[in-house]
Amino acid sequence: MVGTNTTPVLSVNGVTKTIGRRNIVDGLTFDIHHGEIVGLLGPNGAGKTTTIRMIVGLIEMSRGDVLVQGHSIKGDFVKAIRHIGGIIENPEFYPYMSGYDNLRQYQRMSDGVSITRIMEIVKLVGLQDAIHKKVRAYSLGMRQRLGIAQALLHNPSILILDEPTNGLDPAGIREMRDYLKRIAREEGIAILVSSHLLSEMELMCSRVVVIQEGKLVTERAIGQAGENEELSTVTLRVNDLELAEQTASRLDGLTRIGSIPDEGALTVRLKEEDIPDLISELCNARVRIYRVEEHKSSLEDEFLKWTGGNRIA
Ligand SMILES: Nc1ncnc2c1ncn2[C@@H]1O[C@H](COP(=O)(O)OP(=O)(O)OP(=O)(O)O)[C@@H](O)[C@H]1O
Repeated sequence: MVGTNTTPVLSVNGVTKTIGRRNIVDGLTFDIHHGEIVGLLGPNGAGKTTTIRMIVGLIEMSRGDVLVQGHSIKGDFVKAIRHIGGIIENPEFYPYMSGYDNLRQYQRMSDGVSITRIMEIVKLVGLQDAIHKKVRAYSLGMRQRLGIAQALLHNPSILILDEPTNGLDPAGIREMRDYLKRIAREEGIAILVSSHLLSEMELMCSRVVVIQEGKLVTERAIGQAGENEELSTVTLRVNDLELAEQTASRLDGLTRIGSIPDEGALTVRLKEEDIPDLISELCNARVRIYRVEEHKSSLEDEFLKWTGGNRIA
């Protein structure tokens, strides 16, 4: 039986950035929960970096708000930012110092981080063998992982990374993916990661939020291979789309992919065994269902459809 949703770690509520007369980011709304890896996916120029910079308070939003563990980034910045670990631009390190000394240097600036915690994180990002080497001898992938270690030092609830695999070779990309999954699993923290590569997001994320021209195009679960196979994509044709959306949004384990108001169509993704629950909840809410269709198209096909044929990767 499907349950109710838990409180999100991050809530992006109607976030908008207007520059000149253009909305670079336009009313963006989505939530992220504990332990989830969520991809912010979109073609170049879609507004990913601008969105992330607003989430971490680097630039002001024109409208909307971001809540981190319930604290507003606008109204209560200090409390909100404490829960975020982020790498937005390339992390800067002292190249002539070891990775360990760089982390110690950073640790002195943040309260309450123990040496044990440093070593725990170093292990988590797989740098235990290189941590006493000078950073100038690190590969780009190792530097990125040192950046992630630094971002994790103050025990954040969410890690936010802007295109963390940029510039990495395929082996580095794979390593980064494995470490991020491990961090989400072992630390139980949420991760928001931006990318323009659908193929990469499919392998790393449990859910993707797709944006184009600053707007949310679709939000959907993709899951890891095994899990993905168990999920069904279903379109329901209903008489009252708003009521159907509200009812569906109360169900856990279900992702709304999109709606077409003119056709009264709501597309969701959920486990096959939960489809009867969804239908009975809709009936209880007095939504009339005309048709239930299952989709057989590939993820790539669906993205192309939702982004109007604009290829993401
Ligand atoms: N300060 C600014 N002034 C004017 N336009 C801007 C500014 N910052 C961003 N933009 C424009 O806003 C749009 C979104 O930019 P953004 O960098 O957020 O996109 P992105 O999805 O991160 O793209 P990429 O993957 O190429 O980095 C782009 O068209 C960009 O040119």
